[in-house]
Amino acid sequence: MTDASPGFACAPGFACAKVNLHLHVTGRRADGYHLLDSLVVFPPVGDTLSLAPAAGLSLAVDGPFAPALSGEGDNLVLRAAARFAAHAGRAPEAAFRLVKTLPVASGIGGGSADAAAALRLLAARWNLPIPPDLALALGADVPVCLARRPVRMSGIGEILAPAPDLPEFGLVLVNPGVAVSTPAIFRARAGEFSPQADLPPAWPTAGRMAADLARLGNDLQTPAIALAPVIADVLAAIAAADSCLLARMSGSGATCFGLFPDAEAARRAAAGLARDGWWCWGGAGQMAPAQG
Ligand SMILES: C[C@@](CO)(OP(=O)(O)O)[C@H](O)COP(=O)(O)OP(=O)(O)OC[C@H]1O[C@@H](n2ccc(N)nc2=O)[C@H](O)[C@@H]1O
Ligand SMILES: Nc1ncnc2c1ncn2[C@@H]1O[C@H](COP(=O)(O)OP(=O)(O)O)[C@@H](O)[C@H]1O
Repeated sequence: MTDASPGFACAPGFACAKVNLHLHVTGRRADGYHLLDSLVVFPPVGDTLSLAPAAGLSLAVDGPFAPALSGEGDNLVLRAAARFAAHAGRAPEAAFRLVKTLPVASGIGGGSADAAAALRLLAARWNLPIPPDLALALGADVPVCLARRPVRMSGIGEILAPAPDLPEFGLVLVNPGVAVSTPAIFRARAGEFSPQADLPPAWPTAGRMAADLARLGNDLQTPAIALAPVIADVLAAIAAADSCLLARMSGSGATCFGLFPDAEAARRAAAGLARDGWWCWGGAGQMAPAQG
């Protein structure tokens, strides 16, 4: 699988993967939602959403993970479009086409990224701002997926602060083909809450970044392994890859990531990790900045 080109990666319909480099559960609200602290990055791999004028609202899905969404009557793209149209007082007239490249229910925010892409496409067409509350109501990960740049995320996902300046680094993503339910993983989490992480303003190298991140964790990883033990195999395989600096699960799983010194090392590692039923990708840790 190839990286999205820099120009394409900045297109409003590009719904790139979200990776939680650390994920601390710091508390729980009265409504059951959890307070989080996470450093989130967006590598150049993702779904692509496009939009054509139409009389009604529709969605056609293709791509390698389209079958996983075939029974999905309430796709997040349609939900996002319907809610934005209602908010804007417009008819939801749009024929969406989604190329589903990211595994579904996998801890890298594919559905949230698709919803964010739908909002961006409609905002551009209608020349309207996207209301932050509308984004959050679609899912706790939708605000960060709208941002699509490295950020420090807190609250339940709605508070976005600048990330440390990041060095060049590579990422490998591996999903073992097991869908994991986010609410089930939060319910299975046990133990104390974690503190907010202490992060420096910048990391000079991928090695220093990995060393600091290694002192943090993903509080959902242990409950996810209990529900899907294959995640431990994925983590061991990534950690054993040549020049891997850190292996950890993203979000509520089951996708795990490896941190590498650069994109080339990550690509090599991803090629070596391929197994039947495993989705593997390797490349740059973050998208190239917008050009021009
Ligand atoms: C865990 C994270 C970390 O980035 O990633 P994913 O595993 O989804 O990729 C996100 O917070 C997931 O965001 P998202 O998947 O949009 O969550 P939502 O649809 O809003 O919520 C699904 C369910 O997850 C739980 N939930 C979600 C977010 C949060 N801060 N606290 C929670 O307790 C709640 O049980 C909620 O009913
Ligand atoms: N466009 C979409 N892509 C992925 N999942 C979707 C989509 N629309 C609705 N969903 C639902 O959202 C759930 C969460 O999917 P996803 O965002 O891929 O995972 P995660 O929240 O673990 O990162 C899925 O179980 C699926 O039922």
